[in-house]
Amino acid sequence: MTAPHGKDAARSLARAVRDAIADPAERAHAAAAIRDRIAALDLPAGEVGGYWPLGSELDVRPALHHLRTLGRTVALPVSGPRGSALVFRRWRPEDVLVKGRYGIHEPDGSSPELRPAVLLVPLLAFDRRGHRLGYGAGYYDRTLEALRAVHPVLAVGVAFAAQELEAVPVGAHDQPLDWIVTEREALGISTEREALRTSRH
Ligand SMILES: Nc1nc2c(c(=O)[nH]1)N(C=O)[C@@H](CNc1ccc(C(=O)N[C@@H](CCC(=O)O)C(=O)O)cc1)CN2
Ligand SMILES: Nc1ncnc2c1ncn2[C@@H]1O[C@H](COP(=O)(O)OP(=O)(O)OP(=O)(O)O)[C@@H](O)[C@H]1O
Repeated sequence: MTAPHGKDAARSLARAVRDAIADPAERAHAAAAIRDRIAALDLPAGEVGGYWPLGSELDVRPALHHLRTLGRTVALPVSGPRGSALVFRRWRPEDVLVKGRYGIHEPDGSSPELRPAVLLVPLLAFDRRGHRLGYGAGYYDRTLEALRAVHPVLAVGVAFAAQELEAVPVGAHDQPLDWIVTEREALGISTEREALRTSRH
């Protein structure tokens, strides 16, 4: 993809690219690859915040199930009003989810609130410097900022390889990602944003 100017233009292009990945076998293959690549990362101890797939997003549910078999506690985001940070509540496979603010499945209020040390962040687009584009509501930037004010959080962006742009427009509030995981690679983002290291399996 060539990077269009402006975040909104980049968003609509990225959305179209993601929607175009329609083959269920290709999607299932990507979900399994993401599961394996996340399992191979040296994740810090603590709870893992995932997400429940929306529309054409990459499905991280196989990864979440696998993390549970590794003994991890998994949480899902609950969206509050625009302008707020996401709240994470514990998710277990047997839990019944409710539809939240944007029609996204979320744990109900009886599920305990957690503060994840690892966050899987759904990406609309990304570039190799680690910049990301979300839906534009700023939820993940606010959430990472709030969580990181308390303890370190490893942010792992998740996307199809096709969602890569040459350069994603940068915003003042953008919180850095530590890794970007696609079905093709796990891309480590250095804090200095200089040396990039790529692990391919
Ligand atoms: N699966 C998933 N869960 C997630 C996110 C995400 O990106 N993916 N979020 C990441 O932030 C939060 C929800 N954020 C959202 C922010 C804006 C809109 C939004 O503007 N929706 C449009 C309609 C979008 C469409 O369906 O085309 C709207 O409501 O008008 C939706 C979700 C928390 N949970
Ligand atoms: N920590 C923050 N404090 C105040 N405003 C913020 C913060 N983070 C983001 N914003 C604001 O939220 C809006 C959306 O931000 P941005 O365009 O970076 O969204 P995004 O990264 O695409 O979305 P998301 O983080 O939800 O995935 C912008 O107007 C931005 O200024």
